[in-house]
Amino acid sequence: MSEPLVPEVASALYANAAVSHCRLFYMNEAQQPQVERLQALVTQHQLSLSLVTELVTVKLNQKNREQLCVESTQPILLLDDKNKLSWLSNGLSVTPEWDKLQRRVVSAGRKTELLLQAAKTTADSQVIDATAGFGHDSLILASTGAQVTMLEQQPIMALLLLAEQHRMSAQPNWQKLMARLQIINTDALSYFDNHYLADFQGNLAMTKAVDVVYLDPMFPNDSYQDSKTGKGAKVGKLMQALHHLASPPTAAQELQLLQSAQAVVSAIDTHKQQGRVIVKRPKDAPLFAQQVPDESWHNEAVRFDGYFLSV
Ligand SMILES: C[S@@+](CC[C@H](N)C(=O)[O-])C[C@H]1O[C@@H](n2cnc3c(N)ncnc32)[C@H](O)[C@@H]1O
Repeated sequence: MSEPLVPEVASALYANAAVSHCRLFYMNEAQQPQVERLQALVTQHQLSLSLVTELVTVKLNQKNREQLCVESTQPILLLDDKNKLSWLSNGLSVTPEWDKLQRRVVSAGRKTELLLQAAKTTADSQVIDATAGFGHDSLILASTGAQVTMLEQQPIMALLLLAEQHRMSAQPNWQKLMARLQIINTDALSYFDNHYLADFQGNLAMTKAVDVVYLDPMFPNDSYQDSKTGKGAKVGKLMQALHHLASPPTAAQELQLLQSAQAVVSAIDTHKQQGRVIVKRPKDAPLFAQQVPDESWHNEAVRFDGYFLSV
């Protein structure tokens, strides 16, 4: 692209070599407070990102966006004129867009949401969504009144989630739901180890009981297809983008994830029902970690496999 962008501030300098530089484009000077707010989220949540902010002086049409992605060696984030943060992946801008889920969240119940049939969350439930992604399933889980801890390993995704939570918290009808979500940028296995499994040997009293661990790991694109017909649901734009950031777990990682999740829900006496681990799969995908679930629920596209732990 010729000269549409004016590099402005390079900020949030980190000595840590693991920090990724990420370009943050914004549209006008009046957005400085929002840009600063994003920088503050990065610092507050110790995201391993360094945001290099740039004021965009031209309209970013689709062609420009594609070209930018081809030319840039660093990931690009866009703060649009409505202060919605998105990530530019291969020219596509992807963002959690929780407001688009409003109708679904309001009417969510066990009749309408297969996930809720499987997870059986109530207003008292403590849930860990160990693979938060764009947070859509977390919102459905939290719609029941449950507290949801959202774990996301990719710092860019975590920033998108945190920015979306901040943006949506400004809307009065979303505030209660937003307050039930806790977003943490971490690998789920390390989180389980540090907060549950390590404590299991020492200090159980410090650890919060968990009723449900939810896993929706990445799976290969072709797992969406019927193994016999080769037909199946198309991978959506959001998942396509995620495939550039995250990979499906190996067989060994699948087993580790499932076993750790099961250990977390059984680590402490849950007060009400059985603890359960729910795993989302494409409808015809092989079993996660080759483990047979206690119960499954499916529709034409997806399957939820439930692994129950009696207390
Ligand atoms: C298929 S997406 C989840 C989509 C999500 N259920 C939603 O509703 O948007 C999987 C996400 O889990 C994250 N992830 C995969 N393995 C993880 C792990 N071990 N710990 C934390 N996050 C993980 C990936 O980075 C990706 O964002």
